[in-house]
Amino acid sequence: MSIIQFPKEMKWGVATASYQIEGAINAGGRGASIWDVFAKTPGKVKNGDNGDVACDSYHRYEEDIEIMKDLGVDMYRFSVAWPRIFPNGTGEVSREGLDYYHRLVDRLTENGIQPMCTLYHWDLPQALQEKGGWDNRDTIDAFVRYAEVMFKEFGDKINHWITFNELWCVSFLSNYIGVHAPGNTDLQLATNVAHHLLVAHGKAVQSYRKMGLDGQIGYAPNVEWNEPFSNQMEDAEACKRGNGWFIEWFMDPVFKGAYPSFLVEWFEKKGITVPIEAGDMETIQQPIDFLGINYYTGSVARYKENEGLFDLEKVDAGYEKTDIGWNIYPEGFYKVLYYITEQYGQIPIYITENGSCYNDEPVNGQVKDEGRIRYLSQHLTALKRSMESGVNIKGYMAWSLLDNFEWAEGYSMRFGIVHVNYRTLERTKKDSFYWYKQMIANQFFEL
Ligand SMILES: CCOCCOc1ccc(-c2cn(C[C@@H]3NC[C@@H](O)[C@H]3O)nn2)cc1
Repeated sequence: MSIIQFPKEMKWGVATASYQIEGAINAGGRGASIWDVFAKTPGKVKNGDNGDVACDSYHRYEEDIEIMKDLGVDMYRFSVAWPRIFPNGTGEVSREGLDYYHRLVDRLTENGIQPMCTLYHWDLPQALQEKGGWDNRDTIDAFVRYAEVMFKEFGDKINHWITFNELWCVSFLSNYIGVHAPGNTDLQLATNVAHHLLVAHGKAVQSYRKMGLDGQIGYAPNVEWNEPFSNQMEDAEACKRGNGWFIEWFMDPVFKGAYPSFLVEWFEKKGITVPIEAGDMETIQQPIDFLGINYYTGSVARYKENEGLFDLEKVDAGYEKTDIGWNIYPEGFYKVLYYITEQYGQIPIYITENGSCYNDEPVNGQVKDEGRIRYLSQHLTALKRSMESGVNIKGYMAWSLLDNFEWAEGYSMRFGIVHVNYRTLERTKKDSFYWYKQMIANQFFEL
């Protein structure tokens, strides 16, 4: 039996996102988002699910906070729905929208839970999409205006800010692969979006600094890990390209002031260029206080000519999979964190998302989600190992507090440590909730 022990200053939390849990899509004058439109486009979301009700956390946030209080978390990572603050994306600010988040943040603080606020977790105001969305540079200034309103309104209550969640999903998954909103399939457009997100991130950080606020600000890229199938150079180079699409593409500009040349050249061979304008790279490179990292899975992979964007194919290495079909690969968690620290130094890192999909249902009021407990245990073991190797981990936010709207999978895939009955909206704490509660209380667990 071995003990996995964490430092007492480690922050523990849970994460959610506005469109995935709030529901109440018309309450308080909220405007439409691209996910309202996408989810109601036939064929885009499994079973035609949408976020109209979700977990109804807009109305049930006090119950959710009671659950977090019982869990014993230090932090709650949530996101703000931009269309609640600016129903039309720009123009008039909604006081009702701001007041909802004041109620949420005040209740968290009353319960000793620190808010970690994500400004953009994918729910772009539809009004902005109709003007080109993130492909239009005007959206950068609209985002900065939104961020400045939030900083001014909540700068004395919120001390941990995240500009963007999973820039790769917002740009390439949503505008090249096309499975997320708005569902484009154009690599140049996706590359434009990725660049504009980074510029918007840099400008928002500049605004935050100008306001003289004493909190911390960062962003939360998602990463995966491709492990070379062999020690052949071509396999290693192909995996570096695949990993770099998540890591270097979104981190080199922030930490090194330039896009990774090995990928710029790879894209240029495909006729893709980055729409850099004068001053953009200096803007993007604003120093940040922490890096958020979202990690779920990885795989063994190898070179295969003309396979995908990077001549890279995944290899089935026989890893156990979760119910969404993703490999369970805790070694990849360790490797990606070690790699990031090798590349960028010991920047403070919060794990802003890590979790697993298991669709266990309640039986006599209990949800025996042993798979999720195993996933948590394996990944926290890998996290501790990364800390022992010098990775500067400050906190861990489990994805997710609640089962919720899992984007194109709708409600068919459950990531919560708390089960949600989507008919009654009843919450049921799963066995993993009690495991995580014990681990938070002890700051260790037994393997
Ligand atoms: C045919 C190719 O199809 C490719 C599908 O490719 C992906 C990749 C990645 C994801 C993905 C989903 N999540 C979990 C979320 N993170 C943020 C939070 O909102 C969670 O709900 N992370 N990554 C989905 C789909």
